Amino acid sequence: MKIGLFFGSFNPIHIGHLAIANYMAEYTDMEQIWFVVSPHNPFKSKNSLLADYHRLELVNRAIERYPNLRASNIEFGMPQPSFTIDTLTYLKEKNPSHQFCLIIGSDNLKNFTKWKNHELILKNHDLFIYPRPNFKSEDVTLKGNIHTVDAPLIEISSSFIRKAVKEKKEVPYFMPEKAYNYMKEMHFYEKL
Ligand SMILES: Nc1ncnc2c1ncn2[C@@H]1O[C@H](COP(=O)(O)OP(=O)(O)OP(=O)(O)O)[C@@H](O)[C@H]1O
Ligand SMILES: O=C(O)c1ccc[n+]([C@@H]2O[C@H](COP(=O)([O-])O)[C@@H](O)[C@H]2O)c1
Repeated sequence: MKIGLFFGSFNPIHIGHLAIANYMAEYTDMEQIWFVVSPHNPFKSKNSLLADYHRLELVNRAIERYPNLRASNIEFGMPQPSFTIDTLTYLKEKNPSHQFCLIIGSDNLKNFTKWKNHELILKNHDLFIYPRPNFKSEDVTLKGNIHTVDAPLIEISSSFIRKAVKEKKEVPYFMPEKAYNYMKEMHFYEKL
């Protein structure tokens, strides 16, 4: 089976993430999209990062309605920070019959050549890039099977949601309803 791996901090998951996964599932030949919740992006500080299992729970609640979307906690038991090549190698070992592609937003392109063993990632996996406002894909020249999708831009980020919550704003339409309700119920991000 062809599976799109959507790695991320998901701190918290927002409707932009869902729209990207939805687009990839409908407009490419990926049969499933797996949200891989990363305990710790090597390039980000852990400040304001909610516990792994809370972020995973938010993802699980967000994708409940969609059968071709899955959440993965595979990186929880792996060394941190979370290097994508190590997870890809492990996933391939565990699922030899699946073909794994990588999905990223175009903001991640800028530093992609600094990712651990990025050439190996590109040698073994197709890379699908979802455009993000203010992050052009054209300037980057990577070698491999790179697919820049021509999809609607979405100007939403997890930082926006964290900031809104801290400022006591109500932003229910920026997250899937069940994930938003859980975030509010648990008082996530109010003091982070
Ligand atoms: N609005 C968006 N458009 C395109 N790609 C996005 C968008 N939001 C997130 N992504 C992509 O989704 C993946 C996971 O992103 P992440 O969980 O860090 O969300 P974020 O909104 O970028 O978070 P933060 O604001 O905390 O940096 C990354 O590959 C990122 O590039
Ligand atoms: O492997 C690397 O060197 C590497 C460097 C930077 C980011 N990543 C991964 O990229 C994913 C996207 O991160 P984020 O925080 O933008 O959601 C997340 O799974 C990180 O672990 C991976």
